[in-house]
Amino acid sequence: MGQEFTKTDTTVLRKRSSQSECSDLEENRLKYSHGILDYKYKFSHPLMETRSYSNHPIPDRKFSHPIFLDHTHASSQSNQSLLDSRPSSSQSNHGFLDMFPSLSNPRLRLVSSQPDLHLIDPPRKQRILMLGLDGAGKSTLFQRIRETKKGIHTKVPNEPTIAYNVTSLDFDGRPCTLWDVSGSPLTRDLWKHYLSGTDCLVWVVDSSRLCRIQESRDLLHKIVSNQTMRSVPLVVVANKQDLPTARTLLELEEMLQLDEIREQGHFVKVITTSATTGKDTRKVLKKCKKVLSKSKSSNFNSDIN
Ligand SMILES: Nc1nc2c(ncn2[C@@H]2O[C@H](COP(=O)(O)OP(=O)(O)OP(=O)(O)O)[C@@H](O)[C@H]2O)c(=O)[nH]1
Ligand SMILES: [Mg+2]
Repeated sequence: MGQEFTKTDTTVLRKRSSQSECSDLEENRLKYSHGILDYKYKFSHPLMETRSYSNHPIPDRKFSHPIFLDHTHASSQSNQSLLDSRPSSSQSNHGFLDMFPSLSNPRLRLVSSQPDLHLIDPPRKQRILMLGLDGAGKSTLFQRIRETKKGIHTKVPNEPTIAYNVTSLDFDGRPCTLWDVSGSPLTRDLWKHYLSGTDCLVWVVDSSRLCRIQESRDLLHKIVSNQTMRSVPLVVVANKQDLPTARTLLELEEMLQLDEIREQGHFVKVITTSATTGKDTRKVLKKCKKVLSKSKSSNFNSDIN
């Protein structure tokens, strides 16, 4: 017998969500029929989200981040506790099941623990992930790429990204998603959730701020040595070249120790840009295409795990 979740379920969830400062919880529609789960949850998980998301003005400027759900973890805790306390597998759905008692149905749980990620993010879509320190110019670059590819002219937001922006692009006839993720120290622990299924990493660096290069280098090395990112090609964008203190491409190559990354089996390209003036921003996707074609082991067809 089919069963819809009641309004109360949703209300409780919304209430709990707001209590735990998790923002932008959308429609939660869970239903099952004939004993087979047919459910959609539109939490803002990086593998599930398809819309541009960030830079909504948040009145009190408090950090806020969407709930992350995966097949082992469903909870309405605040994002910090999500990071700190992954529940054991026996307790993994505890909070979630409290909110949705109907999910105690064992058949439902069996299916819900194995969501078919291919339905959510089809594997044939290429995925370009843009990361880097806060203020490096990722969102400015993201907007530039977006307006070039889609002809959308929007004002580039001058404020830090709260969570992420994502857009779908036609990448040489192939569908592609471009992700721009907040580089704030508050959200970097969440980067790991965006890595899976990445075909190309774009690392944006503020070339003008020598004092932050080391921090950028350490994080870049940490990301590329993550098992999920094995052999994923890398495009380093040396941004803010319009500023007088900007370092040259060669200097940055050395400072970021890119040779070490190449030795680990990553195909690496570096490009200088100025996202505010738009200089050479068109070349970023071209570089991505180049590294993807040269990289032997692109994740393009690999499963998301
Ligand atoms: N001069 C100059 N300023 C830039 C350039 N690119 C970005 N900026 C400025 O740098 C600031 C930060 O840019 P964002 O694009 O928001 O940086 P971000 O990397 O997205 O930062 P987070 O969202 O916090 O991770 C903004 O004031 C931009 O206008 C550039 O090429 N040259
Ligand atoms: Mg940003």
